[in-house]
Amino acid sequence: MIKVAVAGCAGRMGSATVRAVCAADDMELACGIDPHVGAEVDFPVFASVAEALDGAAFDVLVDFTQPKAVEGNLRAALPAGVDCVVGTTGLAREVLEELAALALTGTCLFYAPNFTTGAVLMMEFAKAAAPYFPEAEVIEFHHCNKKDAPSGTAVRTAQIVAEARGGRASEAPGKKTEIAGCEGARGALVDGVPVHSVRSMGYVASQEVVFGSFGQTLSIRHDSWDRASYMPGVLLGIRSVGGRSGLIVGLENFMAPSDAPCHNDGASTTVR
Ligand SMILES: NC(=O)C1=CN([C@@H]2O[C@H](COP(=O)(O)OP(=O)(O)OC[C@H]3O[C@@H](n4cnc5c(N)ncnc54)[C@H](OP(=O)(O)O)[C@@H]3O)[C@@H](O)[C@H]2O)C=CC1
Ligand SMILES: O=C(O)C1=N[C@H](C(=O)O)C[C@H](O)C1
Repeated sequence: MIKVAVAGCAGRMGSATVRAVCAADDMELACGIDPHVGAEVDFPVFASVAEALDGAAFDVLVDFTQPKAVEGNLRAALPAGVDCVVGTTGLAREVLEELAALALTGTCLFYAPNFTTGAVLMMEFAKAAAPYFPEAEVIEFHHCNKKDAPSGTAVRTAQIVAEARGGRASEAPGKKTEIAGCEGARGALVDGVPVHSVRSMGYVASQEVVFGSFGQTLSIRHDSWDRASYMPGVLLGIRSVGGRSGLIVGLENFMAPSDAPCHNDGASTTVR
């Protein structure tokens, strides 16, 4: 049995992870970590990772907290030899590398900006298309409670597109076309790729990558309609980190076609 602690267990993603871990027959929920959970749950909850390390035993820490909290959580867990599966977005690559260097030998820091198979494939398809189009933009759509913009998925997509273009800047009109008082209209530039962030009620998470060339556009779009979409990837991450060490970025490192969830059996977080 893999013993799992879930940081952010009272949040949208953390509570879905708690349900998925409890439903998995090879995992045991050791505890949750969240500063504001009271007696309403039937598992041990600690206010911080440091307290959890003192009060419970676990092999893997899953973190779905906030950009401001995740770094401190990892600084406590990695030197203690706890493998970490991180979905919290907003950490720069250099910070992830610095944190991975703190890990006890044989310990893994796995960060996935997106745990859905569809979003990983969207990024792969965008990578394949990028060299063939002079222009590329990313438009992401999220629920209005999201604390970071642009999304981690959008940042990663822009980086992948830029790398695949060999650093060649987009030929689309840039910031100099923005009219006075409307700065930002052409989006934020991530590695030279414009990224536009929409925040609205009604969305979970969607993203479109738009490529332009002479007389044609190519749009690659992914939609998460339910947070159940992330759970097969989160469980795959938990199962995969045990035999690995150091920093691993992206679910594509573990994904295989046989990991696809079976037909929906009506229990949205019951996977495999
Ligand atoms: N990689 C992926 O596939 C996905 C990543 N995400 C990312 O996951 C993160 C969480 O998203 P979401 O669940 O919507 O956010 P929520 O705000 O719903 O949940 C975050 C939870 O973490 C709690 N928290 C804050 N600080 C700490 C801490 N130091 N230790 C433990 N818990 C803490 C919060 O408490 P309080 O509210 O009291 O501060 C809250 O209960 C975001 O960064 C988001 O971008 C989301 C979806 C998919
Ligand atoms: O906050 C969210 O909801 C999501 N966050 C991740 C991101 O920033 O890319 C993954 C997904 O887009 C949902």
